[in-house]
Amino acid sequence: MERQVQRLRQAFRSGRSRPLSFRLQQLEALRRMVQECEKDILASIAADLSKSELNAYSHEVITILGEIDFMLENLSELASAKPVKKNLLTMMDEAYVQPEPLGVVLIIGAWNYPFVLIMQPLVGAIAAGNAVIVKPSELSENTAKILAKLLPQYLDQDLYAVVNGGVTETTELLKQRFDHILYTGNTAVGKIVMEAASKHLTPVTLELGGKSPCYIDRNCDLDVACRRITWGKYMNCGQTCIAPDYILCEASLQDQIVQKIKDTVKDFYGENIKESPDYERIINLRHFKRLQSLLEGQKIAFGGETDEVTRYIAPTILTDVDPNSKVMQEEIFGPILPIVSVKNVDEAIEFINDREKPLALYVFSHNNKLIKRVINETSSGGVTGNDVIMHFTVNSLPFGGVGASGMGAYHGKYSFDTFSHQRPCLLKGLTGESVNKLRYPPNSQSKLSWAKFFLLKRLSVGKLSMLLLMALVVVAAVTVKAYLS
Ligand SMILES: NC(=O)c1ccc[n+]([C@@H]2O[C@H](COP(=O)([O-])OP(=O)(O)OC[C@H]3O[C@@H](n4cnc5c(N)ncnc54)[C@H](O)[C@@H]3O)[C@@H](O)[C@H]2O)c1
Ligand SMILES: CCCCCCCCCCCCCCCCCC=O
Repeated sequence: MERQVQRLRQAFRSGRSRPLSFRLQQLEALRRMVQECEKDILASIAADLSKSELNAYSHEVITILGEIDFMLENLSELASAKPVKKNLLTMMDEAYVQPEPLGVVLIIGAWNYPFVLIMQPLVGAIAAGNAVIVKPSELSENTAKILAKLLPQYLDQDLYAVVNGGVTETTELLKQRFDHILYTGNTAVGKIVMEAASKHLTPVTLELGGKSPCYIDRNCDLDVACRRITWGKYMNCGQTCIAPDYILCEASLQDQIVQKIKDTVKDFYGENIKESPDYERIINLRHFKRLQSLLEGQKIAFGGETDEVTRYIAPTILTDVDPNSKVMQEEIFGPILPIVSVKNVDEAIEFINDREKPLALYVFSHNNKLIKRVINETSSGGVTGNDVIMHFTVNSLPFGGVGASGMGAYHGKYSFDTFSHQRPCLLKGLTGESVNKLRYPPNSQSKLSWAKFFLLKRLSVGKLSMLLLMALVVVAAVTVKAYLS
């Protein structure tokens, strides 16, 4: 492991990853990989998550092609030096922020969107000019294998590497010194990653999870709300970090919501859900059993059927759920949707604020003011109003958590920034010593007054022009006076 990281570091130090032409070429190679090997990639994702290839394409491949195109179109602007405002003392100098690559970065992915969660940060890290090691999840082993096979065929092998394996390999990897780590996965491992990173003072981006609430207001089109919630909750069999975890609503809405979600499930997946190509399975037996245990003692208003052999769990709704029950204590990450009654929006806000900050928050209402109020009075990684999941698809929005749901963000420009250092640069000439004398010892009261004038005076362009005009008038007056005398 140590040698592998050293090899990448050496390649990074050679400077090869820095020129924009090289980064663009690597991103184009990545796009070619996705296009030329589409069949193998889709088959791997499909095998890992019992997913149709059509869904594998729309859940994962579209996002990556979009992200690569974004970077190809915007890289030269993102990587360019950005001039900044100057003060009176540096008026004649050049001041700018120059994004620079961080060095060797580590990307650790999770199994639930095994292609996106490795590839999307990888696009950002390459665009920013880094060397990269990716560590796909061992639980999505087919996608892990295809990434290890394909990435070295298309990318520079000295700068980009894939390490596969489980806890042992990741633990070994985390002993090495990296310049940034982006980890996606559960909070407990997030803490392990952060602790390991702290030994080298390595900055981290932690893309974690949590329970994302979904408040449905009485003043709402329930048909539309329930259709959108059904889509986002049962997609990938509920194994989506930003799936609506539970519904908060007034007790009087509960039965209508159950009926409408039931009807939508039938529309989406047909009478026999097990036969639907659009309904996935639980990743492994451990998660299957965990989810089964969340059903114990609950009022199942819909669904609840399970089949251990195929790890099938039906789309399920739980009603009158006690906030203290087990299903409300941990992220569900499966197709179980609890409904918790609240008296009104005030109680919903209090309920959300009493818990850890979620990764996503959803509010459904015709009343835009109510949606804005919920946003203003709570905190979460991201928000979608009147829909679910969709903020993930807008790559001009940063994607990430806050508090227990994570730190840092990526996607589009934010990926580029995450994997870059914003380097402040000030370039001065070697003239101007008469002004510089003001800061050289010995100090004096009058030097201090001048320093205050140069550094603290807030001069707008208008005021500055006026000052220059006045100076010109004084110079002109002195010149005329000298000429006349
Ligand atoms: N914020 C996001 O973008 C996002 C996306 C997907 C999943 N998630 C969250 O991830 C969680 C599900 O993922 P998971 O954690 O089950 O995925 P996982 O089991 O695939 O683990 C994630 C990564 O951590 C590594 N890992 C596991 N144990 C480790 C250890 N002891 N030391 C070092 N590395 C270790 C794994 O090898 C894997 O690469 C959910 O909470 C979900 O909400 C978040
Ligand atoms: C008009 C047809 C448009 C079809 C677009 C389909 C959009 C599908 C969006 C799927 C998004 C997947 C979310 C992935 C989240 C991954 C992170 C958390 O686990």
